[in-house]
Amino acid sequence: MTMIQPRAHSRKKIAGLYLVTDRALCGNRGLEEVVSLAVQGGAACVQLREKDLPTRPFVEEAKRLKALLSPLRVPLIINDRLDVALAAEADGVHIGQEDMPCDIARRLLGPNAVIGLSVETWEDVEAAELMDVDYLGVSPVFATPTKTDTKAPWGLEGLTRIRAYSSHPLVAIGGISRDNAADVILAGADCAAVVSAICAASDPRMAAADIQAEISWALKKKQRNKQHLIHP
Ligand SMILES: Cc1ncc(COP(=O)(O)OP(=O)(O)O)c(N)n1
Ligand SMILES: Cc1ncsc1CCOP(=O)(O)O
Ligand SMILES: [Mg+2]
Repeated sequence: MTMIQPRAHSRKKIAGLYLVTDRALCGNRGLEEVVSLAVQGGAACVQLREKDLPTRPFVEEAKRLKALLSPLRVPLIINDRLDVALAAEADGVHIGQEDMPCDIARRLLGPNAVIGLSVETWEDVEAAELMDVDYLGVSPVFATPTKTDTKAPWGLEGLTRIRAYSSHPLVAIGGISRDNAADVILAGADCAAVVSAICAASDPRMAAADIQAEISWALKKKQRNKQHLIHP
């Protein structure tokens, strides 16, 4: 008889709407207020992405966000910086292809940390198959002015091709708004990561709620389609 082994870790699951911060786009409202409004609107995960902040204020910001998000059971992921993730006791780290290798990140952060990895090429997708990561950041799905140092966008076709091959959960990122959030979920993403459509919105709570509604609708539609395939 085959015994199903319980998972040896208790990592938080990444699904739904994923906010990635951009301090400059938050403007006068400030980053913490935008994060708080986005979570009220339905963001289920937050990544602190700071490209210009020195280490000390980065750690302080991460600790403030951790204090804000922990009671709400919303995971905090730190972009790029393992040291900041450790210092702030964040839930995990998002790693790019030029960042810390995933196996070293796993060794340093431990089995319960969430580790996300960007995939920009098909070779990245294939190599990720053997890695102990919690999701792939499909980067970028659409071209975006928020990050211009990217490789060619995957498009919805690329996302679908990755879904058919990869065993990892997929987080779509790049150019996602309420207008295309359902499309990326239906094309194969489990989760949609959004920067400007929330951070630069005049009403970040409403913007998050609108995108979340699209994601929920598409996830339910996908579930119904799957059930229909099992019980036609
Ligand atoms: C969820 C998610 N996916 C992809 C990225 C991009 O990470 P990376 O390629 O390392 O680029 P930078 O964000 O560091 O500029 C991400 N941050 N989050
Ligand atoms: C961080 C990142 N990684 C790939 S695209 C991107 C930026 C996405 O920003 P936006 O949601 O404003 O298009
Ligand atoms: Mg990076």
